[in-house]
Amino acid sequence: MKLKELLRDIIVLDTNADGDLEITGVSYDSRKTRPGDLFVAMPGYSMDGHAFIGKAAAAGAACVLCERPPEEEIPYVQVANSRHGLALVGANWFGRPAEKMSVVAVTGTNGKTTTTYLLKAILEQARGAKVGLIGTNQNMIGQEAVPTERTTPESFEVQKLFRAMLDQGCSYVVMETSSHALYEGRVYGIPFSVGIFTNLTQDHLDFHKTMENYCDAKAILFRSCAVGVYNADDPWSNRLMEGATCRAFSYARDADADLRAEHIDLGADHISFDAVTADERVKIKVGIPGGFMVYNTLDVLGAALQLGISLEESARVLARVPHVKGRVEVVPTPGKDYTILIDYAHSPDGLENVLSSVRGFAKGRTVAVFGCGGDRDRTKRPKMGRIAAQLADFVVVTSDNPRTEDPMAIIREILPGMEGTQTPYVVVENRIEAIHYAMDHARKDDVIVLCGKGHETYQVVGTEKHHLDEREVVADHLKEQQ
Ligand SMILES: CC(=O)N[C@H]1[C@@H](OP(=O)(O)OP(=O)(O)OC[C@H]2O[C@@H](n3ccc(=O)[nH]c3=O)[C@H](O)[C@@H]2O)O[C@H](CO)[C@@H](O)[C@@H]1O[C@H](C)C(=O)N[C@@H](C)C(=O)N[C@H](CCC(=O)O)C(=O)O
Ligand SMILES: Nc1ncnc2c1ncn2[C@@H]1O[C@H](COP(=O)(O)OP(=O)(O)OP(=O)(O)O)[C@@H](O)[C@H]1O
Ligand SMILES: N[C@H](CCC[C@H](N)C(=O)O)C(=O)O
Ligand SMILES: [Mg+2]
Repeated sequence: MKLKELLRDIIVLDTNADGDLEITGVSYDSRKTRPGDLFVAMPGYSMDGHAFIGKAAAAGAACVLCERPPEEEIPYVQVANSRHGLALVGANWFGRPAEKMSVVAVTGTNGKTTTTYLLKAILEQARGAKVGLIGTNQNMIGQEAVPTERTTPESFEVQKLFRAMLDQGCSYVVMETSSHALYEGRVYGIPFSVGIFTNLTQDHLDFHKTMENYCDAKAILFRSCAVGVYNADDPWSNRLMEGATCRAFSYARDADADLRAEHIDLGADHISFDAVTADERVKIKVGIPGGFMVYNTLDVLGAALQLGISLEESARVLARVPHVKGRVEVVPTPGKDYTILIDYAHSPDGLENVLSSVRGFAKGRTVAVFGCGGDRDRTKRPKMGRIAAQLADFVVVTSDNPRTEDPMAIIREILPGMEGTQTPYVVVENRIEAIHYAMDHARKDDVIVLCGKGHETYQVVGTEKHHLDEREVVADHLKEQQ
């Protein structure tokens, strides 16, 4: 592709490059640069891509997109923000696939993954459409799963996925847009048809530092979508929607809103409520438990309405929708008189929501098995300890993904939150042993919640990923107990 075509819609501050220069690839990591590439130099958190322009040139890069003119002799294009540049270059390289599909983005601290799966099911079944999905558990092109490392990939990878989705017949994409991705411009320039905001509670303060910054990162979405579907019960919504340029559509269970939930019923294996707009009232039932599921259903109904799908049509699909892997997932425990759930609650709010929901329906004790991830927001640790102790009847404190931290050091930061409560607890550092412990000490009607790892089938210790699938841990231990 000619350089000038690759640069379509990019504001160039300075350049010495010939627009007719033929570019045969794009890279943003000098270790992966190939001859003929446009190398995009991006300032990072630990390094600066500009320092690798020499390496990229030596690898054969034909041109550099950068924020400062390079010292090396190489054609360059200077822009104000190379991450934004990479996003637009990616769109141009892949033929602007997002413009030919309807792309829905979901942001918020909790509920993104759940929301995307529910909305995908509605678009497939009510519209008969093929739908792409990008998110934490996996990416999907229709029913085909494509493994992923992160919630929202780098912009170039997002555009590559869009291209594959379009080529394979997708007309819709539902994607999680993490605050990191919005802040770093991984979704810059995407013309979203709908933006969804689930909620904002503490997480990722290691990255954003303050809740205000975290909120402002999420607010970026509402300057790049046609309509914003937002949670009017969330106290951060005012700030979030302040600078919004999109049309706004609100949902709520408490506040006044365009779409409201009334007559809510929370069961052990379902939620149900009346979805109410100015024009109609429709009974909704979803076979996934948890008070927060009311919100995850409302935002999906709101987005579907904005895409022209009626409440009745959505209700029909939601009535049969399967659970989402690792989100309030029931693990089979045949022959046992207790229940085990796997859930991805890994933030204070997520933990509070899942434990209080379980408390609402558990006939016996609510038992929490949880830890906190290493190399992540440390301030959430004592908060999660406090929530576990307040809402569970018994707590097994263990490890999540310790990453490069000492697992016991993480646990020592959780425990102060549990002080002063009467709730009994044990510390079992090894997560597999912690699950065994909970199973060995289970009583009739207990509900044991394995929190934090959800769909993950690994544990990150140091920089290594070890296989750890909690479903297998439970099944193996049931066999050992026989
Ligand atoms: C904190 C963060 O978002 N970091 C992202 C950032 O990395 P960075 O700025 O530290 O990169 P760096 O190592 O300083 O390098 C700067 C540049 O030099 C380049 N380089 C570097 C070395 C070299 O030899 N040659 C070279 O060209 C790098 O390719 C990069 O372009 O830019 C990288 C390139 O795009 C990303 O891969 C990286 O995501 C890392 C892997 C990450 O862990 N991100 C997490 C925190 C994340 O994004 N999580 C969200 C949250 C999910 C949720 O909601 O819970 C997600 O969306 O997954
Ligand atoms: N609307 C909600 N409000 C609060 N908590 C929720 C909500 N939906 C789900 N949760 C809890 O948060 C956990 C994570 O849910 P989900 O994976 O859908 O969120 P996410 O936003 O995709 O998370 P991540 O940022 O890690 O990708 C669930 O396992 C559940 O415990
Ligand atoms: N996207 C989140 C997931 C956390 C999952 C939990 N298992 C952990 O490792 O802390 C993060 O990277 O912070
Ligand atoms: Mg997610």
